[in-house]
Amino acid sequence: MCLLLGAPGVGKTLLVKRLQRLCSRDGRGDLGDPPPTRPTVGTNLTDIMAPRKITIRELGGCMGPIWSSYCGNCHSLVFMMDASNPTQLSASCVQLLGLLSAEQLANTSVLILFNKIDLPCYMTTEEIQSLIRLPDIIACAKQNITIAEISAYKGTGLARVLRWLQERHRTSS
Ligand SMILES: Nc1nc2c(ncn2[C@@H]2O[C@H](COP(=O)(O)OP(=O)(O)OP(=O)(O)O)[C@@H](O)[C@H]2O)c(=O)[nH]1
Ligand SMILES: [Mg+2]
Repeated sequence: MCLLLGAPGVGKTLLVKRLQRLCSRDGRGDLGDPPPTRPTVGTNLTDIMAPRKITIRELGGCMGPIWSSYCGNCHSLVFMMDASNPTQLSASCVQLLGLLSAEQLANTSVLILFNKIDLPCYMTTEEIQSLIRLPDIIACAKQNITIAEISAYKGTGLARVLRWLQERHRTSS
């Protein structure tokens, strides 16, 4: 099980839909237009066949206060931030710190995604890293942390996300 978390509207549901599409097209054709999404109330469970089954559990951003009750039994954690929304970043950073210090997630591999890099006002990874002092966070964390910039909308970086998931879920779904 991969847990997918992030503030409301960062693009979690779109990412899952895009990964599903990426896995179902046999490496041919394009992703097509981005499908519509609605705010997730509660939790969304989606299986992607990559080709091994990987179950992704998205928790709606509005469920932030109770995310921790879903942290058990997950093999990997994908934490998304919206690189085009600087005002949301500090709150996201606090949430991330809470997750990294959760005992249940001590041995979980973590992928931090900066999404929406297709928008003209997006912040680069370097800018975000220095704003939230990510190198210090990574140095203090027990987890193995990977960072990537993506656009769930355009499809940029999604192949890398899929590879990360495949590597983490070689032996578990
Ligand atoms: N421009 C742009 N828009 C995006 C991107 N990813 C998601 N969006 C848009 O952002 C909005 C919110 O996306 P969702 O996937 O529903 O966000 P979410 O994180 O699942 O939100 P909650 O379920 O409320 O927590 C939608 O209008 C998406 O089309 C992206 O990479 N670029
Ligand atoms: Mg959602």
